[in-house]
Amino acid sequence: IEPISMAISIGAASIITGYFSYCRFAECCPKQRPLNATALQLALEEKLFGQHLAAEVILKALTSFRNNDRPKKPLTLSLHGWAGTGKNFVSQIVAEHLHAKGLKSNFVHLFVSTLHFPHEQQITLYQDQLRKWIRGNVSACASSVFIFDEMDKLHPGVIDAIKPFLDYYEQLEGVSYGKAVFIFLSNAGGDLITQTALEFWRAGRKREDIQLKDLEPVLSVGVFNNKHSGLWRSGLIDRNLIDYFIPFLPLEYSHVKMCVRAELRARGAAVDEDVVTRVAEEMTFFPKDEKIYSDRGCKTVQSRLDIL
Ligand SMILES: Nc1ncnc2c1ncn2[C@@H]1O[C@H](COP(=O)(O)OP(=O)(O)OP(=O)(O)O)[C@@H](O)[C@H]1O
Repeated sequence: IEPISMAISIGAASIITGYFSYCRFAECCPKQRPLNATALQLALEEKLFGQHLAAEVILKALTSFRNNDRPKKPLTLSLHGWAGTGKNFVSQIVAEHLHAKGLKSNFVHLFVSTLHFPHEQQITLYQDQLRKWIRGNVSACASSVFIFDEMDKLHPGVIDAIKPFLDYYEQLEGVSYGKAVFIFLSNAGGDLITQTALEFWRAGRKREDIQLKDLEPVLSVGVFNNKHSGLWRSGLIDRNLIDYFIPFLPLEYSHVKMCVRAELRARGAAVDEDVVTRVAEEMTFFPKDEKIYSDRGCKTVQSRLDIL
């Protein structure tokens, strides 16, 4: 080997070694970290209760997105459903499977409408900041994940600021957004989802028989026409830039019990069925007559366990 090529090889090797040892201590943006679809599937099956549609769509969407080396646009998921049905919980699972540090990763960004965009008079400022923040972060790490919680409390129009980033452009001002993931969380559409779930229940049909096609079209139209959805008349829907509208079904008594058991296990406590029943019976269920669905899903399970 000639001395020059030898020097180049040694140089390259030390850069690679240096990079990997640096990445052992500091978080590096994963260039081509493949998605462990089996682990994601297992996590969804074991941890997420009563959401067969969400589990199926999320797994499919992420697997096909990450199997594609050159996605034409970022992945955009819009999660809808009643409070406490698992939207934030699932986002956390997804984040952990895309970046090892999950929500704590420098490449996962959580926006909460009432915290980050509270004032209606400052929409233009928020739009500007949002564009800068996203452009900066995607430039630093192409596979950045952005989660927008409380979309239903976001002032109309704010989100349209990021429309160009979600569109089919290979590059915009030198930045390519195709590998980023955007997740929108919203209570909007919860009533439509409950209505469909109730219709199935009243007709004696199984909850698991509800299919995406029973809900997705109603959801996208419902959200588009709802002034308090954050996506009211949004160009994101108009231009078909949301890849999946994902319904979260209202949780039943049996699911609440599953949440209590999971919480007990997470605390390292024994699963006492008397405790499980007592917590589940403390929750309130609707509609008034049938009392099928928990009005806060599993949201207050932890606090109810604390005071038991
Ligand atoms: N389907 C579910 N399966 C398992 N655990 C759940 C589920 N739904 C909720 N939980 C539990 O309840 C907690 C609260 O749920 P989560 O924050 O995900 O609700 P959400 O749908 O985001 O509600 P909100 O719309 O009010 O923000 C979760 O951290 C989790 O422990």
